[in-house]
Amino acid sequence: MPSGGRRPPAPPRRPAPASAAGAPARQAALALLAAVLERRRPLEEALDALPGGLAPRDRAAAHRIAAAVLRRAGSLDAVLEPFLRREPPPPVRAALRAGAAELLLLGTPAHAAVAATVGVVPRPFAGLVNAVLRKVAAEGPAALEGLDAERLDTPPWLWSAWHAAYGAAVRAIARAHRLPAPLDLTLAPGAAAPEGAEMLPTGTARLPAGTRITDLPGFAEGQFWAQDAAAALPARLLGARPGERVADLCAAPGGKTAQLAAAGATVVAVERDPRRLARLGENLARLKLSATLVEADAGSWSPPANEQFDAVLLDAPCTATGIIRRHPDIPHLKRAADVATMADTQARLLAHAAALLRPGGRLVYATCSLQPEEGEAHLARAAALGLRLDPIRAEEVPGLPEAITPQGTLRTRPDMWAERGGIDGFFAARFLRG
Ligand SMILES: C[S@@+](CC[C@H](N)C(=O)[O-])C[C@H]1O[C@@H](n2cnc3c(N)ncnc32)[C@H](O)[C@@H]1O
Repeated sequence: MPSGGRRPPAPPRRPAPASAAGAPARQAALALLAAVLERRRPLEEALDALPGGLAPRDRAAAHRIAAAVLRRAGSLDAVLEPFLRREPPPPVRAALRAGAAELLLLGTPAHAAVAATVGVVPRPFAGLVNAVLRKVAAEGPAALEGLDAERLDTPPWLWSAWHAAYGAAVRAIARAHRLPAPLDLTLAPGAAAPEGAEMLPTGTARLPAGTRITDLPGFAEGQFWAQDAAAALPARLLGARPGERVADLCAAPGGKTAQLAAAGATVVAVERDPRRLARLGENLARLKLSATLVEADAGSWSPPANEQFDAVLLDAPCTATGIIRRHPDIPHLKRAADVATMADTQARLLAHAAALLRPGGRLVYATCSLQPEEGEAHLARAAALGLRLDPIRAEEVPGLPEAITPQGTLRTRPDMWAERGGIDGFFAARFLRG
């Protein structure tokens, strides 16, 4: 299909409304919120920890409710504020937020949202929750309209940092975080896009948010893998060629490993976390691609015989503030101090990655963070390591000239491609070893 073309739209796959789910879904939503907000556990980990017997429909509804609360917690609290005389205990606050999210954001009919939420709070609070949510149902929509939602739903430290880095675009970035992201797919070589997909100019196939990848024909056969359009760019920019030896550092769950292997390179994928490495192996098996998998710290790993590579991809661990659309728990889990900690780790990994390259070899450094400390700030360190910036040209990233910086690095933001459904925030820079 020509780049930028569109297939006839398939009937939209709409998730069942939360109102169709029962008490187990609401209880599970509160368990997810407690895990993220009280114990600071990642939402995905909390989802994995839900009871195995929970019906898929209830699990999906719980996820939807929890995600809506996490995206809009500041706005929901502002709507609830006038109706609360004192701070309720955390589980009751969570239930009020979840009920308000159902009423104001998820379209659950008022009687169902109120009754279901009252049913999952401790009995002494049933009256309070009933009264407050009835008021939210009546007055909440107008109250929500009048709020400065972008600011309320963004932690102040992130707002200040993005304002310093991107100026007025901070508001559009915050707005992009309000909605779930589409499902983006990288296609295996020669594979056709699933029906209804929009082909983006960079080659990614895009389907509506809420589409379940495992439901798509071709999934089991390894025709594609999930990868945001921005996440697909760093491996393309590395330009791995058949037969080249490529090290993929910090590799799991393996979206970029798959791209490099599909390009015909001989790939060594290095990942520290054994469970994530196992997932990478499963993903490659489904895609019928192969790579050498190594469980190691990429900051100290030495390849056999101290081999040097034609190309290295370092997709470094980061604060992940560029992927809040897909992971709305991130603003609740990260703190300002994490940025410097991650930047130190990235500097250590970058120094080691540079040493793995043969003279003249290529290195792409990438992070899914919007914080300049985890992106642009590494350019000076790379120069000190003997890495020469190899500027990225606009034609390498079709349809996204605004993502190429004057220095020739890539900086995508979630407010870019707004009319197409947005794009994750990534930084990437390409270097040559002198
Ligand atoms: C941004 S994710 C990588 C995503 C992956 N490149 C992809 O495209 O699917 C970062 C990964 O780095 C791993 N990691 C973090 N620190 C590491 C280290 N020192 N050595 C190796 N892997 C590390 C994490 O476990 C995580 O899987």
